[in-house]
Amino acid sequence: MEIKKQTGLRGTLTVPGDKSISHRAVMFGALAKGTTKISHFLEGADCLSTISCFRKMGIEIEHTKEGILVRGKGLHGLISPTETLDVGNSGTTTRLISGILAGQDFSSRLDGDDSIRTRPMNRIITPLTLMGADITSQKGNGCAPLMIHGKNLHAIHYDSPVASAQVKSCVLLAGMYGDGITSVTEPFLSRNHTEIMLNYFGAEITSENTTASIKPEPVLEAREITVPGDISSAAYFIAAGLLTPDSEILLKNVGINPTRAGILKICRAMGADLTLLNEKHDGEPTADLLIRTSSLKGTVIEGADIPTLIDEIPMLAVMAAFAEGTTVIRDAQELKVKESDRIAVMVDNLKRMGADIEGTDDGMIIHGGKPLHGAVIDSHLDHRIAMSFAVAGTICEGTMDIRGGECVNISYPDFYKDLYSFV
Ligand SMILES: O=C(O)C1=C[C@@H](OP(=O)(O)O)[C@@H](O)[C@H](O)C1
Ligand SMILES: C=C(OP(=O)(O)O)C(=O)O
Repeated sequence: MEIKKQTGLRGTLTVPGDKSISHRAVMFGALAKGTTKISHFLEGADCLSTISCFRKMGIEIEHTKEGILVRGKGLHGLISPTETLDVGNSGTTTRLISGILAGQDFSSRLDGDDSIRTRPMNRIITPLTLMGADITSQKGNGCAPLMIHGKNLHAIHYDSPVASAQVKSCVLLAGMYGDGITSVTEPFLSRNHTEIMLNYFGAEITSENTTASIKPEPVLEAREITVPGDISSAAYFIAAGLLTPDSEILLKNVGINPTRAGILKICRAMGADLTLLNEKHDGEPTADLLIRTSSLKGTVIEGADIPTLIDEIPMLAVMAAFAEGTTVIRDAQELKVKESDRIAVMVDNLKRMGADIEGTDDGMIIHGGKPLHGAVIDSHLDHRIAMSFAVAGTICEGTMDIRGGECVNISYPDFYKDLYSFV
């Protein structure tokens, strides 16, 4: 995929639906009674993996012009799959569905692509086993393929060592099949889409600081869901608008849930001209984002902010390379266990562009403002790496050649079309 420099980005864009929320809408819709309608669903490969898994467990899911219809069968309505559930490239599918499968009265096997087979699953195997689940990594390496034999589960309180919404959600979903109140405490608050949406479907979930608790055996009722625009996808256009001279971009209806919107805070700290318009605070909060060209300066990204922007760090690292001064990213060791090792891959690729960057154990140090040029970039088939360097390619001199650039289909199938949609 070859990317060339652009100037003067002007226009309006509606980014695709939020990936985290789209996954959850299908999963919870499948476990609810009645037909759930999901509009602005993300038709990316990861969310299609979630659909395919639930279809294999007897759930009818229909794509219509108005959105996705999920004909749910209730908490105990799934049927035993006759083949392996293919989770594709999706960590969210793997970890959330495992929580559901642990409490079923059937066995199932989960497997996915080469990347998913390297993602750590002990982080869910440990708490699920404490709940009485029978879940094993078939190769004994703590990764997929996973074999799950459904069991009666016990309620637990789990002190999670990582701030991970996938771990938290896995335990809360298993907790629906438990024998009492299940709760999870995490070191920092991670995205709370599961808590918000399960409550909307009728579950009783309470949240206090970094602890979320769920009552077992909720009766989930079908709902209508409009998925907000994905702030993780908006991130690429926020960066493009800020860094491309003479730009003004309006991004419509983007999710700004505070547990997800850390990029907005960091952009402001970097000196971004970014205005929120038309804010709505009903369920998942949304706003239109108005972005104008800005001169950016370095900042520090750390601590409780990290889970609120974890998937945006590749894009923020590129922004930091274009900004004046030094940016320090720390407490972000989770980047090493995403679709690629996002610390190593960002450092390698930014160096190829001429950036002054060093990797650390838990982040990166970037001395911005060096002249950057196009390069051959290895995406490692990681969608966030491909999109971050595509944006970099629209700003720097020379041609950017992104190897494996088609992997954007994981979370943003029309990404390149949208990137070239501004005149
Ligand atoms: O719950 C979710 O939908 C997600 C949680 C995050 O992962 P972790 O839970 O591993 O931090 C994030 O990186 C991922 O893209 C989606
Ligand atoms: C890490 C990501 O997704 P997942 O964990 O669902 O594969 C991501 O989309 O950046």
